Amino acid sequence: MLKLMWRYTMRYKGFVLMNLICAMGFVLIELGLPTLLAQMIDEGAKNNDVAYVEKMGWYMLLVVLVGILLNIGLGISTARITSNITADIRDDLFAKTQTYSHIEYEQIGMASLITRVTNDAYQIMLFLQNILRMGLVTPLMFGMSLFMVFRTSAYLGMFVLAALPILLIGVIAIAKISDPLSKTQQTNLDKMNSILRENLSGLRVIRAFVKEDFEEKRFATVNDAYATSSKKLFWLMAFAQPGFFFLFNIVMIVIIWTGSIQINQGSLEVGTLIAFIEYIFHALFSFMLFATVFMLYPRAAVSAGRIEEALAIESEIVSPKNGITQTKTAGVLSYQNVTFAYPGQSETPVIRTISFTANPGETVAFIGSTGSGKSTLVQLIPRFFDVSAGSIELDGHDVRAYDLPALRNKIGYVPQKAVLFSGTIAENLRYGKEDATEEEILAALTLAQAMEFVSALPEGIDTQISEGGSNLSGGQKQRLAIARAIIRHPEVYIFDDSFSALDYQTDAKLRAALYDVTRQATVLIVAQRVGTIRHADKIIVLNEGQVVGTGTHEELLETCPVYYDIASSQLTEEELKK
Ligand SMILES: Nc1ncnc2c1ncn2[C@@H]1O[C@H](COP(=O)(O)OP(=O)(O)OP(=O)(O)O)[C@@H](O)[C@H]1O
Repeated sequence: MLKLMWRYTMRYKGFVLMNLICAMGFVLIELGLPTLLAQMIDEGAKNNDVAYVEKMGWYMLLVVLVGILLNIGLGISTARITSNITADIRDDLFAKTQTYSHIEYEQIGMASLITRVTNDAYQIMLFLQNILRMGLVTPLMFGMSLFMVFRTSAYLGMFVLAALPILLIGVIAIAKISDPLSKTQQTNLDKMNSILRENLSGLRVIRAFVKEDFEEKRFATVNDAYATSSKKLFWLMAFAQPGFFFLFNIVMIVIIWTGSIQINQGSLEVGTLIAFIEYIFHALFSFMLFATVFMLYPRAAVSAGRIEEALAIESEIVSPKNGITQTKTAGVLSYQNVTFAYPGQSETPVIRTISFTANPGETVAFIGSTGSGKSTLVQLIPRFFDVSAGSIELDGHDVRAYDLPALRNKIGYVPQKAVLFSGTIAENLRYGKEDATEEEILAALTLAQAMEFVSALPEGIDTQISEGGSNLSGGQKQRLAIARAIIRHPEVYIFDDSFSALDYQTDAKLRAALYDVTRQATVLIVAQRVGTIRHADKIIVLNEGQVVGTGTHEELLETCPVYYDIASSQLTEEELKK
């Protein structure tokens, strides 16, 4: 935890120095004041020396003003350091998550990642704020006050010393109790976020199945668990503070009592006792403030641990050093005995020893029952996952040898579930090609059969898309996702069941339009509908992760019973014979 904070804090050495200077100056001033006060009383007021009292009054005013300036400086440097560091941590975490492969996302969980970037970073900010504001001032103040206490009266100082071990034990006990509570609290926050995320994105399904009560109970369970751990933490604080003040007051009573006796006996001056009480107040109060900072430590440590964990994860899928960026051909694809199992499921590969080739200008289609491995198979090309055995070569090189962005830039991927981002339609298309002109955008939309509905929108390509594209229909989203892939003119197109939400007519029109733009490219189409792929140059039939047939539509009808079954369930007798 401290390592993480140190690393980030050291990025702002100038402000740290300012913080140190302000903190030290502030402490000196706070402790100088009681000395001036004591002198004012014992030498001025006692001897009725009004001029001396006045002079000391002006000194004190000056000192107070400098103290205020230093305090402001302390606040400013603290604010600058903490807000900068929190922003840095969030930036670094975000950048790190961008390097994760799907494996790491699944390992940590999306909700937990969100909590780490938001809440955990916030906890660090809270702690740092306290540390920078009080973490240095309080021990300094405590040490120096204690010194002044003993310098003023060693006898009275013994009473303060007696109270300290009790305070120390209390603080350690509180830290020990709050550590597991903080961990539970953060884990419960993760769960709460996860349920909330799932719930909000699945709202329509929840309503359709009248599961609101069920969901409310599910949310209430984790929310209650979170509240319980929070309550316990608050309870702890609720007891800690009055407990401290109780002890504080007892020490004060003992000192005032003993001090009064000493004044009576003439061995102590009134001003000295007042200064002494001020010193004790500073000593004990700074101890309590430091203890408060210390109490925040366990929770911040838990958060720091979670942030460190996320930052330390190295993605399994990384771009090699000096990866390939240039190739002689464009889009020559070859699968060689590819086997793939999802992480942690090595005994049950979902892809088994698959080999095939696809060349530029060719359309290769994949069909098979659900769960037969079609999507997984095509996701291995952009390295969303790496093969478990065998290899995939693109233009004569293993995909793992490519510079990762260069590899992915060769590919136009249209996912099964169209994903759009909040922003305008034009901005979404520029995801595919950053510098795309308006003409290029319009051309891509026309090809993707999206122009009709886009031009009917009041703001055309400048229409705002809501979060997740919720203001568009499934088919409209799919067409925009297709346009986004088309606009970059990739060497390899991957359409992962991307035509499923389109009606037959649009599907046919789209494929006809695509025929022209994809003439030079390699096209891979995953589909459920035979109609979508019957004109493909090569159809690969998958069953339980294995190839059970390869050929054209006509060939497969003759040779592949699995394909025949799929085709006969979708086509009429005449269509089958065509
Ligand atoms: N992230 C994952 N982790 C573990 N197993 C997975 C994951 N994604 C898919 N699978 C499993 O891999 C198998 C193949 O899934 P895949 O999505 O490739 O099939 P598919 O043929 O594309 O199916 P569909 O036509 O329904 O989209 C399935 O048994 C599925 O349960």
